[in-house]
Amino acid sequence: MALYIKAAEILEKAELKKGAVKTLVYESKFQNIKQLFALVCETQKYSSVLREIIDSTKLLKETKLRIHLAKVLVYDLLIGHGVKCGGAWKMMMLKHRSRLQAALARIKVKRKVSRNQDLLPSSFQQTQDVIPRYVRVNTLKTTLDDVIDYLKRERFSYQGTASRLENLDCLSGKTFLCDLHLQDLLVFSAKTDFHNHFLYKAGHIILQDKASCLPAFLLNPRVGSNVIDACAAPGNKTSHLAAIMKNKGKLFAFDLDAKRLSTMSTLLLRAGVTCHQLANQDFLKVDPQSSEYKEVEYVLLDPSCSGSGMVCLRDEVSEPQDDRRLQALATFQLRCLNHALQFPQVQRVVYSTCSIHSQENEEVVSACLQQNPGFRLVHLLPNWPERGHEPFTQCLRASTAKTRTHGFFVAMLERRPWQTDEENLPIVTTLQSGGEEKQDTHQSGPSDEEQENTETAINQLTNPSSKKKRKRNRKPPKKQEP
Ligand SMILES: C[S@@+](CC[C@H](N)C(=O)[O-])C[C@H]1O[C@@H](n2cnc3c(N)ncnc32)[C@H](O)[C@@H]1O
Repeated sequence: MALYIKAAEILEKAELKKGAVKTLVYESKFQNIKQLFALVCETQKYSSVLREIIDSTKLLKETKLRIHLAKVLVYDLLIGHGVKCGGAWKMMMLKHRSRLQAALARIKVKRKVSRNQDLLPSSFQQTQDVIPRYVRVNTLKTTLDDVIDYLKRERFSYQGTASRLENLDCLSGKTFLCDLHLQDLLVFSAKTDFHNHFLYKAGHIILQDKASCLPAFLLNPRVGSNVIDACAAPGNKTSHLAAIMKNKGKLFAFDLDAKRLSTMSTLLLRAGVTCHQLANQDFLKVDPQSSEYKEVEYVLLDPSCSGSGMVCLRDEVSEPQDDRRLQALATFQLRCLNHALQFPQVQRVVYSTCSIHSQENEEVVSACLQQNPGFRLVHLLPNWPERGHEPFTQCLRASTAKTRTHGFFVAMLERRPWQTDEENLPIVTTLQSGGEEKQDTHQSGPSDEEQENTETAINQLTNPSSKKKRKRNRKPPKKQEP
């Protein structure tokens, strides 16, 4: 019930231009921001159709509901997931359901369309159609082949592995593909809904946007290693990390929000994750020197961000961004990234956001590299079509237009091999310290020239008069196995 009340409040304020939906949702302090956000955005998109349905059925007069609450409830009843709250409202909506359904059907006949989404203004239709439904196979519970076989038995039609991005645009009905970049990721047409499917309910598949699968895939922690997921809830990336680690090793997951963490705990249980240790803790207060984390080699940092890459916000993106909010987020993100690099054995840190703003992306990475000369960027997925803004082309960006995903940014920092002026120590491969050796097939290290270009560009950005100068790591080298 609280969800609908909050959604109606925000919808009203947004329509009265009292603020952007995104800001209003964040300020609401509602526990499940994502759910609230999705409900408000979707209701707003269908606003004119909902008004038509409500007017033609005289729903306000019959129920004494206020218009914004009525819109939210009618949206969820007819187009969304069905009214979930119990009690009086559900009863009331069910009582009027057939009249409301008939009104919706009449509008479709009048406009000569068969699907709900065809009723949306054309700008929304385009956005909706270009992001396919991505399904990550949870290899802790099943295999890619088993999922494909299961789906084929349900008359889904498997088309093999995509070879070009455009293949994804041709998906329709029950056809599906394997993704062209990420293993264990299946791609279906945008309209495919798995929320009630057995494989989803049993935790065999995870519904996760492709861009959001990049951080764990790129971090690629060694089986048996110690890993931190710094801002983890609701845990899609945590379960992905656990799958890559084959549930071996230790996965420390932190989040400030107790409610999100409790949802996460349920989701991890469903996904069969066992190598994790959840803590309702501020990551910035986690002590890197604690003996508990002395073997941590990998950190995944996916901190709170503006969310401007989420497609549902596209109408918001055109609105001027609140610069102070972005600055506050960037300051927090940089503190988290700097903190992640303090763990004594950390070799790789993946930093990601679902923001399209360079303040939260390249600028955070740039400041961090300035402050931590012992780390450098890793050149990620050479074949990925969208790169970080110059000069941070080692990083990845994602967008609906170029990658058929939500807007996203990923950077990976790695510890530099120790070098001193005094000793000419051999460069060590950072990820082979014991345990099983792993091939990194999906990324290649940056050339020295590329690395140097970035450093020069950073120096020039922050100090235009600086000369091209390669920083040296002055810390005494730690002895490592060759
Ligand atoms: C973008 S979401 C993380 C999504 C998550 N990585 C996933 O894939 O499911 C950011 C999370 O950071 C948490 N958070 C914000 N500040 C934090 C802090 N100082 N320490 C730990 N978690 C924090 C928020 O509660 C939120 O759950």
